[in-house]
Amino acid sequence: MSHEILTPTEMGEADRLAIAAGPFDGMGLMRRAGAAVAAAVLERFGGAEAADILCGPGNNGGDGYVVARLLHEAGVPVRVWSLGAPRQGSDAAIAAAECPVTPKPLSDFAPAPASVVVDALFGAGLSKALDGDAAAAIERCSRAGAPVVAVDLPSGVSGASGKVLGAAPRATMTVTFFRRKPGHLLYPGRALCGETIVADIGIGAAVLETIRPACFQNVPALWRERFPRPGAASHKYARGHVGVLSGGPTSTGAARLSAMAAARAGAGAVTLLSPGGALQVNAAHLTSIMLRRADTAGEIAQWLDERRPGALVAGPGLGLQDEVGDMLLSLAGIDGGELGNVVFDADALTHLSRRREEFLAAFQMPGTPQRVLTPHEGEFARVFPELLADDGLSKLDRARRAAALTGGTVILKGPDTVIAGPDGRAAINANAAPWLATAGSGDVLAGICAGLLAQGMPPFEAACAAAWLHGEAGSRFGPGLIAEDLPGLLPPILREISDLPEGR
Ligand SMILES: NC(=O)C1=CN([C@@H]2O[C@H](COP(=O)(O)OP(=O)(O)OC[C@H]3O[C@@H](n4cnc5c(N)ncnc54)[C@H](OP(=O)(O)O)[C@@H]3O)[C@@H](O)[C@H]2O)[C@@H](O)CC1
Ligand SMILES: [K+]
Repeated sequence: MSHEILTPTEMGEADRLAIAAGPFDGMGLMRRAGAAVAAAVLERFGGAEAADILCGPGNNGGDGYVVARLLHEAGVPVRVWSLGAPRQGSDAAIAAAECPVTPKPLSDFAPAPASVVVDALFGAGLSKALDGDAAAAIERCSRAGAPVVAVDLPSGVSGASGKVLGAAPRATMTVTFFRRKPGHLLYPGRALCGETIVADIGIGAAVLETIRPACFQNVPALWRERFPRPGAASHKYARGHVGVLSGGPTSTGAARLSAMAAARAGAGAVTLLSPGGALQVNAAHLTSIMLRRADTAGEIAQWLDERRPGALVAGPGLGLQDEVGDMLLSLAGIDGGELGNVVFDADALTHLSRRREEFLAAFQMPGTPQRVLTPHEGEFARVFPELLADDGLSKLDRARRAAALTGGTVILKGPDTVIAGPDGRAAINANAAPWLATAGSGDVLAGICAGLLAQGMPPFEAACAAAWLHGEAGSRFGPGLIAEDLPGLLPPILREISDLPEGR
């Protein structure tokens, strides 16, 4: 599967480069785009009594005129509804002239029973919120419950952000071209696309060498090469040592979930660092996980100095007391030789929001541990309120800005989790299941990530792999999932990753 994601601007560049390289000119690409949509309509909605094609004034509308001509030639009764004539001399104008069906004004459109609607109003060129005749047509479509096939994107969905500008139809199917756009994977756009088909319209993959996209769908092909594999001679510490900080006696479960997940993700050794008051309760629940008493920042530092672990999970169940904040701050600025990576999750993110400037200053010190931050939207809003308030930013933009600000990798969680690295790379996760929205699920994600980091996986790849594994485990289990189930679901998935064919 091709996993690059192109912004609408990058897609325009792909279009120009492909036309320059040949063999297809703009009209050739449009004919192939329209043919891909018509084929999908005939395959999925071959039984429809008629097709209503809604055509906008740009090239998205141009694709619509090609679809109308091809469906007409295939014997489907076709009606064309136009928002306005295409600009003279444009490819869309040629496509409209080649279409044997006379268009009627979009304002007269009413979906007929048993007909399929092809939405070709706007695609990559959406430049403002839908209103007037376009918004009214979409509203009539939604009320009638007609099946909609969207060309490129449901009109009104921003390809760059997945946001709805004004209005957008809920498509049954969306046919896009060459590569997915962020709007196909980010909500709410993702929910409005229905099934998304990526059609080959004759743009060669070679254009990507010039465009160098920095956003990807999170699939194993993105990180599999860096996925850790133990050598035959590995011993437990060589397979990576993870430390997990436990909270007090009444809040120990979260850290144990992280610890189990780190172990299942392949860390050879996992140590839970527990305050004295919580040792008994932790001991009663642990077998393969090691337990060490650590009541103070000094005792934690001493263990780090002795063991030099690859990764530490800091946050789940840790507590919001000021001294916990002091301890986390000292970890953020510790020598990276003593601690390779820190995963800041849960309560650590609240401390980060309270003392942001101090944490950011510590993060900027040279030689400190690499960091992965794992906020859900609520935590993100507390740590980066100015990014959330900026309406012009997509979820993708926000994660990237947060990564740049902290110099770390950010996993911005949700049904469309975005992973962003400080170098500008980003990935959008698409395999999460709704059952993952359950208490403790995030603690498991932090633990998987730490387990992979401790085995030497670089932070961006480890964060992507963790989000994917977590999503896959949740999807496979289905309803009834609780966080305790997740670590035990990992082994067969890990085995499959090693066996996967190239490119998946
Ligand atoms: N790139 C490729 O490789 C290929 C691309 N192809 C196809 O081209 C599509 C992109 O075409 P495109 O650039 O002409 O933009 P498109 O979406 O038709 O809209 C532009 C027009 O709509 C107008 N307009 C915008 N928003 C509006 C609103 N809310 N309300 C009212 N008007 C609004 C806008 O007006 P303006 O902003 O100029 O004022 C302009 O007139 C792409 O999605 C794909 O389907 C394929 O043919 C094959 C190869
Ligand atoms: K469209």
